[in-house]
Amino acid sequence: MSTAESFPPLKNDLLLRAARGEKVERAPIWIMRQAGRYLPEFHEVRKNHSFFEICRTPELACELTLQPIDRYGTLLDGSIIFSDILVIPQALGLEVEMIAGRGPVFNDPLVTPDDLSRLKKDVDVDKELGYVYDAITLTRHKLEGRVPLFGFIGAPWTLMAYMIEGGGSKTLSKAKSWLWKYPTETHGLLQKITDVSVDFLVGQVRAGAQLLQVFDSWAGELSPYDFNKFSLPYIQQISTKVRQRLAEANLPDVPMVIFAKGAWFALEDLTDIGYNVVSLDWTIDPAYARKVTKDKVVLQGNMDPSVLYGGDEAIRETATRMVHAFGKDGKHIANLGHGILPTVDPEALKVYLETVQRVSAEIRK
Ligand SMILES: Cc1c2[nH]c(c1CCC(=O)O)Cc1[nH]c(c(CCC(=O)O)c1C)Cc1[nH]c(c(CCC(=O)O)c1C)Cc1[nH]c(c(CCC(=O)O)c1C)C2
Repeated sequence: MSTAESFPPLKNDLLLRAARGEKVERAPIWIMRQAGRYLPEFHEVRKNHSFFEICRTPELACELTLQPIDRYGTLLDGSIIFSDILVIPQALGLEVEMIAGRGPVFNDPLVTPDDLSRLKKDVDVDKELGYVYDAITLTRHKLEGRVPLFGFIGAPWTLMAYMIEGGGSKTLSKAKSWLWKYPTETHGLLQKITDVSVDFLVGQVRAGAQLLQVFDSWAGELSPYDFNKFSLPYIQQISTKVRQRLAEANLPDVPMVIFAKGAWFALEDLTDIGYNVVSLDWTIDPAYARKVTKDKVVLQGNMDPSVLYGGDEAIRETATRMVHAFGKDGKHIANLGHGILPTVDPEALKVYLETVQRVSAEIRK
């Protein structure tokens, strides 16, 4: 495997500097789910391969990671490895397929704690998910230092929810019933996912990931009380243990981002659990977030992804307002408030990227 020393030098380190809280000349920008379904070049590749076949083929995962970077050039300041949060449930032994028009489907989801015996006892993460590491290492080379590369995972609560619901769900009622019916087994499952996640994130950094993001996409489905019990302790463990393990292995202490979608109530707690960056969805006002987080973390986000359907004028106006609201003193990484939606026109995204870069540079002059 390549060592960090042998990667091409980074030409645009704006995202890394901003994530560490340094004062930078303009807000860097990248987009959650930037490699994927809204791009025609993605569908060209996808029509010949299943989704997880792409994830498991480093050349294809690399090609898709680079697609938005090739298309938008210097308008993007970061990249994220093409993969999915559901590779961890797969590594734990569950079968997941990606069905067109439906999203992920588990063939045999967890129904009661008896089903936990179907999960692998000792997961050799490096063996099971080595294909993600290979994709990261290859991509670091092919990026040629244009922008830094994110590795990522899904947070334990979000993954547990998928493993029980068996796919997307409106209410999460099956997964939530575990919290109260089987609290001991729930904590056991969350701990198991956490342990695998720590190994996996460390492996991603060893392979070349320069930042890490934890997606707790379903955080906002929990009450504040249940979030504090079933999500927060595990995402905190992840940042603490990953940093310990990186230090022990002499690996770089990479910036970590937490995105707990919908968890506006947790904003203050999220500033104290070892992440450099807190990613905001669009329901949180940037000035409010700045006040609550007391400038302890960098903020990421947060335009409503649906504004990209609103026409160029609305995009420019909303993006300008957002950049001003995060303020000219920095500590902002621009993004959307959640992933870009599959039917967005790629040209609309370009208007957003251009506006953010231009306005953010202007106000910091
Ligand atoms: C970071 C990432 C993810 N998925 C993909 C990426 C890499 C691409 C990128 O972001 O650039 C590819 C990625 N993942 C998927 C696709 C489309 C697959 C296809 O049909 O071709 C792509 C390109 C499939 C997928 N995978 C998932 C869904 C959502 C299902 C639901 O509503 O519950 C879906 C539809 C699960 C998933 N996957 C992911 C999340 C966290 C972010 C979020 O909240 O959006 C989640 C919840 C994360």
